[in-house]
Amino acid sequence: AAKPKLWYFRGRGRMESIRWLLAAAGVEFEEEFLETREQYEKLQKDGRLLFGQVPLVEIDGMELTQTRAILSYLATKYNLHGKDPKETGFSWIESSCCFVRIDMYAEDTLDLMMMVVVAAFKPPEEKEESLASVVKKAKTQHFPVFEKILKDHGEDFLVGNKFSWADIQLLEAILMVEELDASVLSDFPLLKEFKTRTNNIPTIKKFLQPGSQRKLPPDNHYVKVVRNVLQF
Ligand SMILES: CCCCC[C@H]1O[C@@H](O)C[C@@H]1SC[C@H](NC(=O)CC[C@H](N)C(=O)O)C(=O)NCC(=O)O
Repeated sequence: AAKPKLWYFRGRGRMESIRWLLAAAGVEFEEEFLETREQYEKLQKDGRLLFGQVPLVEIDGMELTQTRAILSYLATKYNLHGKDPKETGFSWIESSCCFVRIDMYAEDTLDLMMMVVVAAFKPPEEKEESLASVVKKAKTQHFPVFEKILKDHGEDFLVGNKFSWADIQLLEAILMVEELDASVLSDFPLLKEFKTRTNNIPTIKKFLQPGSQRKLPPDNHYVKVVRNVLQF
């Protein structure tokens, strides 16, 4: 089958969590980078952006947009969306306890990361304030919940003791916030252990090596290109 093809800017933005999920699943993917307004207008003219927006992912003969929908499709396709009812013999509703929790946790880490994505486009002083607020929210609102989840069930992974989309995205969010404040996990021993464990999963370890398709934090060039392409 053809490799999935990702259409986005050469930066993290909303596409980075999709790159993480594919990489963690060991799935090779291609990328088309939007550098000019013409590229974006051609995608629109060719009717490939349902709502006029990217991320766009070409996969299984479909042209998918909407980040969360894409992530959910990929998580299911690559068996990262909880225990398969066929595996467990549970009914759909019994196993829904798992994948809806995966969705909840993934939604939360995506909200946290989107604050960082949007901050890149703010003027310097506002940006600093926003990023400080991200660290504070991570420490007081988001990470304490995940620490408690790990504490309460004492398992290696967030849901059903099976590696899932939620684990991948929690690691991505931890690393992203650590880029802002390296001591952010100092009060979260279980998250520290979780980070070490998941960092060492072979496919993730490979994605964290230099030369992988993981993107760098947003810089002025990235912001300039996005503003130019989207004309905002
Ligand atoms: C102030 C924040 C600006 C962020 C702008 C973009 O840069 C990225 O880092 C984040 C976004 S991504 C680009 C943006 N896409 C979205 O907003 C997608 C939202 C959608 N719900 C999704 O989840 O995929 C875009 O195509 N806009 C064109 C336009 O709506 O007409």
